[in-house]
Amino acid sequence: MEYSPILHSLHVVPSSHVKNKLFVFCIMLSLWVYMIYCCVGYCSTVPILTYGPAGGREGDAAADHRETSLGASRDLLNNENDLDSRGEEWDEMRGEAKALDDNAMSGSLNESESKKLPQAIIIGVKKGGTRALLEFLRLHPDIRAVGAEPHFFDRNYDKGLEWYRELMPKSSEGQLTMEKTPSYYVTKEVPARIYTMSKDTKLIVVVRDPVTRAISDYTQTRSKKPDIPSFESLTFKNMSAGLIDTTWSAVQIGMYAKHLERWLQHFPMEQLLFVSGERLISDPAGEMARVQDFLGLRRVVTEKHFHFNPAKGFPCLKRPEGNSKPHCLGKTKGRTHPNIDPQVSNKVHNRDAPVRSGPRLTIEKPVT
Ligand SMILES: Nc1ncnc2c1ncn2[C@@H]1O[C@H](COP(=O)(O)OS(=O)(=O)O)[C@@H](OP(=O)(O)O)[C@H]1O
Repeated sequence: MEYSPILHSLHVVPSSHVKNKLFVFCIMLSLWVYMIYCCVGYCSTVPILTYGPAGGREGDAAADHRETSLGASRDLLNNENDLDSRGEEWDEMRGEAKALDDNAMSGSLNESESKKLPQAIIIGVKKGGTRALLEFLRLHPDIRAVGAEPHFFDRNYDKGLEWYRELMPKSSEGQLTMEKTPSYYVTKEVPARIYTMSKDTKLIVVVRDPVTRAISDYTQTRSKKPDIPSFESLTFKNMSAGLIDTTWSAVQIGMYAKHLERWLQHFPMEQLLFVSGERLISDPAGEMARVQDFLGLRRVVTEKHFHFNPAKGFPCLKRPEGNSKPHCLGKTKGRTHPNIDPQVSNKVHNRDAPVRSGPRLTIEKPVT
């Protein structure tokens, strides 16, 4: 038994019981004090935005606008390097992170901005150079693009247009909203669905030599599953007869003209722009001039924004002003391809009738 001054006039109780009660009492008291403290607004962890006339909000928006998306792109490219090591899902994850950035940023920006459905979409093709093109376009102040691949028109269509719109970054009146999902170009249902959203949607396709594209696709798969069969054995049903397995997706995707037929059932050719994946590497500024013209934008992204990195073998992005280090796409872009017997490549290049019978798609050779 112990003496308790508080309970002196009442009882004499076992000390452990008193201690327990005191402990509970103290906790409740602390909680009450904390709640009162919160009620008067001192415990908020969220910064409170200043909306006053001299406050930073409009200023911040203007600053963001001046910065255009270069700053965001720089971060994005850094993220890309970080996330690269996580494998090919990287693209979407990095994009999602960026999308969140965009949304979060725009949430604290100009209230005249709103989320809009894209007016232009990079619809393909996988491994064509779609990420590079999107990142190049994001340098343009009149473009707001979602970094993630939304896969709305192929995988998420049942979620509805409002879901899709929500994914987009906020944009102001003069800005174009864009996204890229390379699988759209080869997915049967997509042309009609995009047409239903807006028949005026501008469509961009980055194409690349179909055999190199197939090898790139194969290289990506092999990076995740090193035990897959050789490129040659996947390509041919019967190698000596030169019979190609056109059901293999790596081959299928490269049958550009066949897929184009479906798009032309809904859109006029003028609404599609074919960008050369090769020229995007050898002459990014020239190819970007074509893209900006097609989108009806000022030619803001020019040679000043590119720096060819000989070690990487690709153009990287740089700020025209200042001496900051150029930012390159991550390791999953520009992988080393396996050596493929030139005879095999030739056989695939000269492949079968279905491609030949479709509309011809001529991609000019890069000017050297
Ligand atoms: N500037 C720059 N930096 C790095 N890589 C570049 C660049 N421009 C085009 N490319 C080529 O882009 C190829 C990847 O294409 P995608 O971005 O369309 O791939 S994906 O479908 O999104 O996975 C990628 O293919 P691989 O070389 O086979 O990795 C690159 O050749």
